[in-house]
Amino acid sequence: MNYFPLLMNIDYKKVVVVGGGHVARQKVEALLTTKALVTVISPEVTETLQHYINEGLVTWKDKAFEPADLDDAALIFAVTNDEGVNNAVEEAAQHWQLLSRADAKGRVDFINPAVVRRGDFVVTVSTSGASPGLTRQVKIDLAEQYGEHYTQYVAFLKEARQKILKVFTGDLKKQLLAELLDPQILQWMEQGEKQKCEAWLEQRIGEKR
Ligand SMILES: C[C@@]1(CC(=O)O)C2=NC(=C\c3[nH]c(c(CCC(=O)O)c3CC(=O)O)Cc3[nH]c(c(CC(=O)O)c3CCC(=O)O)/C=C3\N/C(=C\2)[C@@H](CCC(=O)O)[C@]3(C)CC(=O)O)/[C@H]1CCC(=O)O
Ligand SMILES: NC(=O)c1ccc[n+]([C@@H]2O[C@H](COP(=O)([O-])OP(=O)(O)OC[C@H]3O[C@@H](n4cnc5c(N)ncnc54)[C@H](O)[C@@H]3O)[C@@H](O)[C@H]2O)c1
Repeated sequence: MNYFPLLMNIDYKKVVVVGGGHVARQKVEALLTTKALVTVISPEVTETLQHYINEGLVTWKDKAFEPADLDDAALIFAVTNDEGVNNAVEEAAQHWQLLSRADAKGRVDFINPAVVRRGDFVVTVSTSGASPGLTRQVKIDLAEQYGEHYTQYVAFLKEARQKILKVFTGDLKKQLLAELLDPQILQWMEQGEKQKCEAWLEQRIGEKR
């Protein structure tokens, strides 16, 4: 299957997770990085999910699944350990609601990639469902390759790019945007020398103005 990769804005959209086990926890944790309105439907939940519920981060309906639980949901995760229940969720999902099944059976509107998140910098990995284990392995490699300093690095690139776009046009703009990706800047960021990056930018902007 050739899935279409995209990054979705799901802030303030209703998301329903049917099931309260370990896979539900994984999906909920991914959702908690957004402002989606998440409801978990399950007669029992893991300790970690209970903690998110207590914190008010997630709504819990302490019950077995019923079709009305899907009302107004934009995204649906069928992640119970019971194929019959996952089938019932699929049956109840309207065609406009996007459905993901953790058992990878039946209707699959989307699957979940592994994610390495460093602020605005996001790397996603998938094997299109072929080998979730390999997906996880590659994610671990990428997390090492793109360390925590990428959060600051990409924040700096964003700010610098905005400054450049305000002041320059045409070839000068192109040239400065390309220079911004000089490996020296990444290295300074990795060494915690943010001031050097900022000084470099001010100097380059001053020279070209
Ligand atoms: C990426 C990640 C994100 C997430 O879960 O949100 C994710 N699986 C992760 C890990 C993982 N999952 C499994 C193992 C054990 C090793 C193994 O079985 O190989 C490990 C590894 C581990 O945990 O170490 C078991 C498993 N997974 C699926 C089935 C059903 C089946 O294939 O039949 C079974 C068998 C269940 C059983 O035995 O009954 C199905 C799916 N899992 C997907 C995503 C989608 C395709 C991803 C892709 O394109 O590769 C898809 C199709 C649907 C979906 O869930 O969206 C997350 C990364 C964790 C991380 O980030 O560290
Ligand atoms: N996609 C993945 O990454 C991945 C990984 C491992 C397993 N799986 C699949 O996901 C399934 C769930 O795995 P798990 O480890 O979370 O299982 P689990 O046993 O920890 O949790 C299952 C949950 O389903 C809930 N449930 C059962 N019947 C229900 C109903 N009628 N209504 C609402 N909730 C109900 C239970 O209360 C429980 O919270 C597995 O059976 C397997 O098919 C997927």
